Amino acid sequence: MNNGEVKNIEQKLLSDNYYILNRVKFDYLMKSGKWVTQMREVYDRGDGAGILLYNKQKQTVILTRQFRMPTFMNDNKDGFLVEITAGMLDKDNPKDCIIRETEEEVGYRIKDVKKVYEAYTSPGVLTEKMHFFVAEYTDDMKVSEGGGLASEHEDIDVLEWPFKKALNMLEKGQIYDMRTIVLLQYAQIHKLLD
Ligand SMILES: Nc1nc2c(ncn2[C@@H]2O[C@H](COP(=O)(O)OP(=O)(O)O[C@H]3O[C@H](CO)[C@@H](O)[C@H](O)[C@@H]3O)[C@@H](O)[C@H]2O)c(=O)[nH]1
Ligand SMILES: [Mg+2]
Repeated sequence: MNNGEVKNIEQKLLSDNYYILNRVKFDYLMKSGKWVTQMREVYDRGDGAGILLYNKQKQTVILTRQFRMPTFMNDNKDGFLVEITAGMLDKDNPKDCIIRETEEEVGYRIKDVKKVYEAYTSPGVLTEKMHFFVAEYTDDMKVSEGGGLASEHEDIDVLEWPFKKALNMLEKGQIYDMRTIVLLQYAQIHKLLD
């Protein structure tokens, strides 16, 4: 079977105002053997990296809380979201990116990180691939308050929560960020804090 073949890809730039939105027209070969013309809007804002920091001895994890306009536009009453520490790669490799973001957003200077997954975050519309990490943190790694870059108007609360509290919220369906659900479940499945 040769379904899934793609040809005649045409891109039209719809916006490069901040990131890049293209309309992509292409011919796609269906299972039935019939060629069809399809159209997708594809948003390219680069790839991302995210991390769950945990401390076995204290039985805690570090999370963030920040305002997310797209969620405010869709049902999230105050627009705030509890999330892992995360950022966009810019020109960094994923590991360097997450080490930099960790210091900027939550104020911990970490060295050893473990990559656990690589996954497309919203494959119907975003090109974004996300690199997921976990790392242990200790109090002596804290070098600043964190909070994000003032120059980018980031305004991030740093949360140090008992792992149990995070899991409890997860079980009650009160964690609304997919990346955070993924890493809390990873920590649970792999018994990172046992
Ligand atoms: N002016 C302007 N600035 C923007 C825009 N979009 C983002 N920014 C700036 O770019 C910064 C991005 O900060 P990062 O920490 O690098 O990214 P992030 O938003 O936390 O990204 C993480 O979460 C996303 C999920 O919402 C993920 O998509 C991404 O991969 C990563 O995990 C924002 O704080 C903001 O200053 C925009 O449309 N206009
Ligand atoms: Mg961020």
